[in-house]
Amino acid sequence: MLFSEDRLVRKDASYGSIEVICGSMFSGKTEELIRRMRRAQLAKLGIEIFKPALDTRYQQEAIISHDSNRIPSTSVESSSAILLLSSGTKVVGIDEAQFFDEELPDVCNQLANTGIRVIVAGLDMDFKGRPFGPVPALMAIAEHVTKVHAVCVRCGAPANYSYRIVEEEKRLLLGQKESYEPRCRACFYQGKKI
Ligand SMILES: Nc1ncnc2c1ncn2[C@@H]1O[C@H](COP(=O)(O)OP(=O)(O)O)[C@@H](O)[C@H]1O
Ligand SMILES: Cc1cn([C@H]2C[C@H](O)[C@@H](COP(=O)(O)O)O2)c(=O)[nH]c1=O
Ligand SMILES: [Zn+2]
Repeated sequence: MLFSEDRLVRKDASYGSIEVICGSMFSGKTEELIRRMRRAQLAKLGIEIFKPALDTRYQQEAIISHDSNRIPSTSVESSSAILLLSSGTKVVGIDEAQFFDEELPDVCNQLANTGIRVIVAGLDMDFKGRPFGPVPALMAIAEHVTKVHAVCVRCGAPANYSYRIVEEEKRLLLGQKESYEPRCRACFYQGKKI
């Protein structure tokens, strides 16, 4: 079921809210973020979208989905910059949240407490199936959490893991299909044993 903005009706407009879109790679996080941000634009609300500067996969000034869907964004070095750049904005979008520092939940709370709707997309687990960066903490403080699923490339079941298919142990490894496969639980853990 699609996330519906109808759930966002608020009694106190001086407070905003936090939404988290999480899941594995290829699960549609960026597309869902773009969809929600475009609807906010259509409603003529001021929007800003941020991503971490270290994500150099695509252009610095846009977030781009695996299907080449895109929307302009600003790259920032740290979560504190988001606070500085969000004044006068009604809806703030943040992509690749897993790469931000541990201050991101506090930054999102501060934005939401000044009336901003904050929509955050990111990986909930790394390639080892461990909680990733500030995303689990954001899920805890969010009003709405949407977990999206890719299709397991091995068996076609819903996939919630990002399986790394190249030999690299460090956590940060930017990449797409040449380095990762979305897999279901069974295919992820069977793959790990081989
Ligand atoms: N195995 C897969 N399962 C689901 N979507 C896939 C898969 N492989 C490629 N895709 C494509 O990826 C798109 C989602 O891309 P994107 O929103 O960038 O995902 P995410 O941000 O979660 O990595 C899908 O609409 C689909 O076209
Ligand atoms: C699992 C995992 C992923 N990454 C990197 C790989 C990609 O550059 C991004 C995820 O992008 P997407 O929009 O969700 O497809 O994260 C990583 O560095 N480490 C990992 O464990
Ligand atoms: Zn599978």
